[in-house]
Amino acid sequence: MADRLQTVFRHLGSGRPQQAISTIPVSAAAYQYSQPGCILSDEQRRFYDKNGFLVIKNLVSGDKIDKYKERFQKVCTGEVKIPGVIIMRDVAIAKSEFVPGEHAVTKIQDWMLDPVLFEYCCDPEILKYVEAFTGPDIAAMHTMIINKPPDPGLKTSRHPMHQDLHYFPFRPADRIVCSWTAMEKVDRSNGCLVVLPGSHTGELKQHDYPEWEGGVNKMYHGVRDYSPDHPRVHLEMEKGDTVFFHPILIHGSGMNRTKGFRKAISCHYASTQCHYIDVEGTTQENISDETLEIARKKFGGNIKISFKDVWRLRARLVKGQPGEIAE
Ligand SMILES: CCCCCCCCCCCCCCCCCCCC(=O)SCCNC(=O)CCNC(=O)[C@H](O)C(C)(C)COP(=O)(O)OP(=O)(O)OC[C@H]1O[C@@H](n2cnc3c(N)ncnc32)[C@H](O)[C@@H]1OP(=O)(O)O
Ligand SMILES: Nc1ncnc2c1ncn2[C@@H]1O[C@H](COP(=O)(O)OP(=O)(O)OP(=O)(O)O)[C@@H](O)[C@H]1O
Ligand SMILES: O=C(O)CCC(=O)C(=O)O
Ligand SMILES: [Fe+2]
Ligand SMILES: [Mg+2]
Repeated sequence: MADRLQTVFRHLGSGRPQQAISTIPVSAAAYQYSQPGCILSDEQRRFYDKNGFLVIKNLVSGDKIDKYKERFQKVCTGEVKIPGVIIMRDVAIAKSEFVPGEHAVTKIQDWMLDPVLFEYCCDPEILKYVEAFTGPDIAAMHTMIINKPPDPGLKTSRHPMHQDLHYFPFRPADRIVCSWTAMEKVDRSNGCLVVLPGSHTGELKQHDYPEWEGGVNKMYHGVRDYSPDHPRVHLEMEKGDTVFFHPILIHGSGMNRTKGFRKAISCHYASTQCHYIDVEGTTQENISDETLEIARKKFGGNIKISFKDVWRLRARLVKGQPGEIAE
């Protein structure tokens, strides 16, 4: 459809589709991946449709980020305790000596019950962009602060190329989006995000642990086959810059060659009108099994819980009406 319209515009001799769109009543289906009437300009909608991501510069203020950073440090030292939070250490650090505070921590997840950090997920500046992808009824599904450590020399600080949808038992994919905000300058030296533009138009692929000699962090599955010739874009970002990306976009991050801990805060959102799916017999069965194993370790072997339940329990409504995936 989009291609056909582009052809029409070329015939009209405009050469600038956004002008043509404002003067001709083009159907809303011109863009597949964002909502009609949303905050995005035509140029931004076209960019996201084509590439599967969109960077908004300076979206989150330095003050807010400093507040989240301070809170993160208190969670790492144990001064602040959040019910249900997962504090994860880098596999290489976890298997070596004891390291105190945030220097041992590679990420904290599931902090939706912390009022300070959860302000990030409810930030209206972020939600107005999220709504462009999910529509008006929005649930926060997954929360993370990633504290990529200086690489201990084993390349374990890398995050293999993956599609976030691999972890999600809900659909449709086009109504899910990740918001990822740099908490400081991120570039190639400290392991910025790397994306394969346009890969969001493909299928969800088989994921497994990569065969990395130095070890791989728990649940860091990677796409088994992606074309090494596909163009890569390194997303170098300043503090407060935020990237929104599609859950089928193939992305990862390189190793951190600096002495600092590279920090980012993120939330995955979905429309509450999404529905849960059964992943049995699909490529997602491996991550479902692994997740349930962790849940049983946490809550005891006898707990009867499904992959959907794990997600349903963590989902939080942030705007609009509740629905099947978040009440
Ligand atoms: C309401 C129900 C909640 C139920 C819990 C369900 C949680 C899982 C949901 C996950 C969903 C993920 C969704 C992601 C969506 C977006 C896409 C994101 C892509 C990713 O980020 S994938 C990575 C996500 N990773 C995780 O979620 C891992 C979660 N981490 C943990 O569960 C624990 O931190 C871990 C790794 C099990 C360690 O447990 P912990 O108790 O903290 O550590 P111990 O010191 O006791 O060590 C135990 C054992 O584990 C080894 N270990 C430690 N750290 C790591 C590591 N980073 N990687 C690998 N192995 C690790 C440690 O050495 C010990 O091993 P032994 O052999 O010595 O026993
Ligand atoms: N040999 C590899 N096998 C699988 N994935 C890799 C490999 N090397 C890098 N990656 C993944 O590709 C992504 C980006 O890699 P990239 O090459 O940008 O990072 P890097 O090798 O750490 O640093 P550099 O920017 O210097 O190349 C990361 O997700 C990383 O985990
Ligand atoms: O911040 C990073 O290194 C990437 C994190 C990521 O892609 C994820 O956790 O899904
Ligand atoms: Fe990811
Ligand atoms: Mg490289």
